[in-house]
Amino acid sequence: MHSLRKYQVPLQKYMAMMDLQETNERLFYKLLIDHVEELLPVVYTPTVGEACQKYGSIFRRPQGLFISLKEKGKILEVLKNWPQRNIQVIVVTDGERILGLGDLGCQGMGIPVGKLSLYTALGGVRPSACLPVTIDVGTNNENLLKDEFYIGLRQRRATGEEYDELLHEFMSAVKQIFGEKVLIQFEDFANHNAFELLEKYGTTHLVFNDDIQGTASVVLAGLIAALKFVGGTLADQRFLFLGAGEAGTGIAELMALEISKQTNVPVEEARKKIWLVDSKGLIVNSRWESLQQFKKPWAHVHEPINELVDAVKVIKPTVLIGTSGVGSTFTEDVVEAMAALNEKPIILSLSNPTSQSECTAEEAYKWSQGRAIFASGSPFAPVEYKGKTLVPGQANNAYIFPGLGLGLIMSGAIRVHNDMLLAASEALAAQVTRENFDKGLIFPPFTDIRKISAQIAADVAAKAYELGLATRLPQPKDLVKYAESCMYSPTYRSYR
Ligand SMILES: NC(=O)C1=CN([C@@H]2O[C@H](COP(=O)(O)OP(=O)(O)OC[C@H]3O[C@@H](n4cnc5c(N)ncnc54)[C@H](OP(=O)(O)O)[C@@H]3O)[C@@H](O)[C@H]2O)C=CC1
Ligand SMILES: CC(=O)C(=O)O
Ligand SMILES: [Mg+2]
Repeated sequence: MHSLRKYQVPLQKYMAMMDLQETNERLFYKLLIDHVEELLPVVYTPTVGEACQKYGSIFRRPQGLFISLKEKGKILEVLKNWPQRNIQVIVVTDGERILGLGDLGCQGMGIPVGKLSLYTALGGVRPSACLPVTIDVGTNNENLLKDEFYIGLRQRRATGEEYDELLHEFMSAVKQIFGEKVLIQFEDFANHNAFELLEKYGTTHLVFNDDIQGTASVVLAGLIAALKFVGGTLADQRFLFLGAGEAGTGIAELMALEISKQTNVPVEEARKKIWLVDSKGLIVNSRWESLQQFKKPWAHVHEPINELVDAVKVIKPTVLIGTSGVGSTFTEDVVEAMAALNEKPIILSLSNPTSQSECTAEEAYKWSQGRAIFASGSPFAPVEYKGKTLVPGQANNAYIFPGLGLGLIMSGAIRVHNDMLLAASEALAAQVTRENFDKGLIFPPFTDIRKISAQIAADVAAKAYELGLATRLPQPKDLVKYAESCMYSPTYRSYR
């Protein structure tokens, strides 16, 4: 830590950590676990975003498996080249939507690598059981295509049948070589592929889309926790999203499911409390014909509204959620409008990395006179406001996927079910204390994350058993203890 702290530039810390992961994996995990709040922003958002942008020029060694179009027809052989056989989790991207930074082609590899290091550090999955994969089908990023250090295929993205066939070959080969219980986490695909992949493979593989489902579960947890302290129910709230893609509609749908469960109303009815704005304005029924499939459930009957601030004034949300991938879109007038409507406006700026956050913590507090309950996808430092220290939470799917993954693995689950996501949300929300909330937090500190992940894993596993989706029999009596006993710890072995 002493030598790491000497680096002033975050990217240098990132590179030092990546070198350490390569040369002394145990020490890497020991540091990451013991200094999680300090090192998460180094190996994860925001620094991993910069690392992906500059991946070609900082490249040292391949840290995961690249599978390119050129390997079409040979993916099984390529997978066999990976030195480990007992793979339990694969995080796979095609690099088309890396955080809110757009298409970074196969430089997106930083994301599967970073996510899997959190699987180990936060969720206790053995490092050797993790496989980062980047599918290289080209990139539409002109700057990368011209960049002499670009490490991927220099061609525009393959689409249609060619893309589908490559992905299908990959999915089939994974099952053939690693078995049907390997968890495949789709990460940072563009939405025009993400929803289809999830639907297509959701019934044949153990798959999970972190951006759609993990994000949904974490946000729901934050809201359940917040309401525990401010009072009221989810059904009492009105939600407005800026951004109607994977994260936005994913959260909206899980929220509607939970409201429907809590109030016994059909999910179609619950959806009416939730409104989304995309790049063309409020999603309303008059836009139906031109809407992508995943937006259609949100096309409510209403006049079109173009500006977010007008949507806030008309819809009167109690909760405003940013999932647009565009920074500085929660402007002063937007936050002021939220504060005029609500004593405690809940404002979540989920877009990553920090540069894409819809507003900063300081802006949220200043423009709401210190009244906002604020959390963001990438971390912000505490803010002094009129003599009080306000601590913004980090609303990031990193709270959920490591524990969820551990729960699926330890129960031998064969499918991911929405009820497991709801169980994970409840488990996370239950860890938020009054003391956390009084500081401004609607998520527990990351310092406790391994304990939290064990709890999430236990509740997810319990749900898997209840749903008949678990294959590890008999069911362990104490699932929390069992989860803890399954967790990797970076200790040196004694060779005495
Ligand atoms: N905190 C967390 O845990 C997570 C954060 N994220 C972050 O969320 C962001 C979005 O990700 P994702 O949902 O997958 O991306 P998508 O591309 O699927 O969705 C982005 C949405 O934002 C809309 N949008 C873009 N620009 C604007 C604008 N100027 N005004 C209004 N709407 C706009 C798009 O509109 P249109 O459809 O019209 O193009 C689209 O609906 C990223 O920055 C990502 O890092 C994602 C997952 C987890
Ligand atoms: C956190 C995350 O998954 C994202 O920003 O895409
Ligand atoms: Mg993601």
